[in-house]
Amino acid sequence: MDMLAITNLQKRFGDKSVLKGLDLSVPEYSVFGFIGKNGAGKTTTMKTILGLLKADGGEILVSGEKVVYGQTATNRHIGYLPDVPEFYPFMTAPEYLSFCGEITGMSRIEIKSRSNELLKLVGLGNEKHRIKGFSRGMKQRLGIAQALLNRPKLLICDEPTSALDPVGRKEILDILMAVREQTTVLFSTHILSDVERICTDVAFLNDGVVNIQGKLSDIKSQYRTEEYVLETGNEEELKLLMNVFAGLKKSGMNTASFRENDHTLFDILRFVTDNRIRLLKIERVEPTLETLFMEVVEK
Ligand SMILES: Nc1ncnc2c1ncn2[C@@H]1O[C@H](COP(=O)(O)OP(=O)(O)OP(=O)(O)O)[C@@H](O)[C@H]1O
Repeated sequence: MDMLAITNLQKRFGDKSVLKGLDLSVPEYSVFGFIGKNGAGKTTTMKTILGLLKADGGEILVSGEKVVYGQTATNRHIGYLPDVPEFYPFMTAPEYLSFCGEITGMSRIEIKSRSNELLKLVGLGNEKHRIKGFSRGMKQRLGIAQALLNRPKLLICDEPTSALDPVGRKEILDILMAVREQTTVLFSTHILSDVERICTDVAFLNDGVVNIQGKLSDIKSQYRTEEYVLETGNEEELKLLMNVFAGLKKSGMNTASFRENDHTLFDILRFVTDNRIRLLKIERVEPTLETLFMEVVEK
């Protein structure tokens, strides 16, 4: 089942059309990377899912229930981490979670056990300081704990790693991976290496629509290039190959790449064998999300 299903979502600000018929299907228990460059409309989409912005057209279903602007019914399924989460700086992390739990009507016993569990999960189990002394990464981690307090079916995080250093980013990504057992995770980002690290599914948002979406592994194999890279024992051996195969493009001292349109793998390997060239490596080039994204954006 899709935890989130968006059909033909449209949103304008004045005469500027930001979402122009966006379709998105987020399968249950996926870690879903919602990719788009700055200003693509990621936050707009998320706020519309939360019923905080009124769409100009289209439909959003969260766990099969229709989102209605200004109503909060579907938000009981959602935990949300905004791009810049705000806290009461004078509180400690457990105090803050207790406060949030009380507002949402959780019992004291439940608040205590869930807070302990979540603070441990996000690495703040032993943190006694007030939030005002927290680093950005610690605030993001506390924000995730808060978003998970009510055991949401869908956790939505708006660019959770953008402002963090590599260590802080890794901590957040590890947490998002870990919570996958409890909830579906949708997070927006423009950091493609983060997506490659943890996502099962992705969608590219560009020019108001989602151009490509699906399982990361399917997308990668669908867009697999017919390009190979090879490495010879030394530069002379590479020269020998390049004299015969004009389509080889040198990429290093003794490395080069070629496309199957120019030369077949079989011809290259036969020449290598016939001429006793030492081949240290030959491999198919895996498309990166970066190259895919550039293709989508440049189309
Ligand atoms: N309340 C608003 N009024 C007018 N324009 C808006 C409003 N909110 C967003 N926009 C415009 O809509 C476009 C999409 O913004 P949005 O914040 O959704 O993008 P984003 O993909 O989240 O970008 P970023 O990565 O920079 O956060 C931008 O051009 C933005 O200026």
